[in-house]
Amino acid sequence: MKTKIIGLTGGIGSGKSTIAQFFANLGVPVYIADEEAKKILFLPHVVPEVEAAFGSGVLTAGMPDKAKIAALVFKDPAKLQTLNGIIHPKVAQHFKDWVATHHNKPFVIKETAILFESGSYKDCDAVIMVTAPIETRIERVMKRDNVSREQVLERIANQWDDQKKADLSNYIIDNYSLDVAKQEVVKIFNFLNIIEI
Ligand SMILES: CC(C)(COP(=O)(O)OP(=O)(O)OC[C@H]1O[C@@H](n2cnc3c(N)ncnc32)[C@H](O)[C@@H]1O)[C@@H](O)C(=O)NCCC(=O)NCCS
Ligand SMILES: Nc1ncnc2c1ncn2[C@@H]1O[C@H](COP(=O)(O)OP(=O)(O)OP(=O)(O)O)[C@@H](O)[C@H]1O
Repeated sequence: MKTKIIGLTGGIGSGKSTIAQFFANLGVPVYIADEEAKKILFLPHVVPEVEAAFGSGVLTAGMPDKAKIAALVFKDPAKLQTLNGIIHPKVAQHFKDWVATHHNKPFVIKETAILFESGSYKDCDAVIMVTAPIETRIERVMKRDNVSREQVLERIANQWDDQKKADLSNYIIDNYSLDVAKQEVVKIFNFLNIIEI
């Protein structure tokens, strides 16, 4: 049987990583695209591409500086598109190779905030979306990352709104109570193990 690819998405601070961890605890292989993207950003052959695109001002001690890059790209959609153009194809190839290493599993999860925005939802067999009220999301991220409201809003401005994502999703997890969300994860896990998509 083909390993199903299940996208797990939701706007910044919705709780995707928290929900992804619940699936991982059930033995599901989880690919965390944010983490892999950042590893790729630091690869020796990628650093010169980043410098050529944005200048040496985004480097600190010769290596990409995430805060400097974030300050530049989330204010400027053209620059974000340039960064996405450097990183996303490499993440896509890396993900493909990773899936091949899990061919014995009924399904794997790809966690990314920008599953729809990047178009990678088209390669998924089903999509789970995590939601939470926008104010809750802003407060969670401000607290988690010690950043300003404006910095969170800049990232939100570069993401689709929840309604647009919900319209294209197969399952929606309302992440307010962690206990309720965990129960939803178990239900979806059981379902994905038995259905043919
Ligand atoms: C700009 C970078 C260096 C900032 O790093 P930082 O550690 O501050 O943020 P991190 O990568 O952990 O992302 C945190 C959240 O920001 C938002 N975000 C990140 N990248 C993007 C993007 N390209 N478009 C919209 N939102 C984004 C997401 O909600 C994400 O979950 C980094 O986000 C990056 O390299 N982004 C481009 C690659 C990418 O798209 N990564 C996301 C999934 S592939
Ligand atoms: N139901 C919840 N109740 C309270 N806090 C929560 C809940 N879910 C997640 N959190 C907390 O909110 C913060 C954001 O959650 P998480 O990191 O899982 O979000 P995310 O969607 O992966 O964010 P990002 O898009 O930035 O990667 C974390 O500090 C997490 O511990």
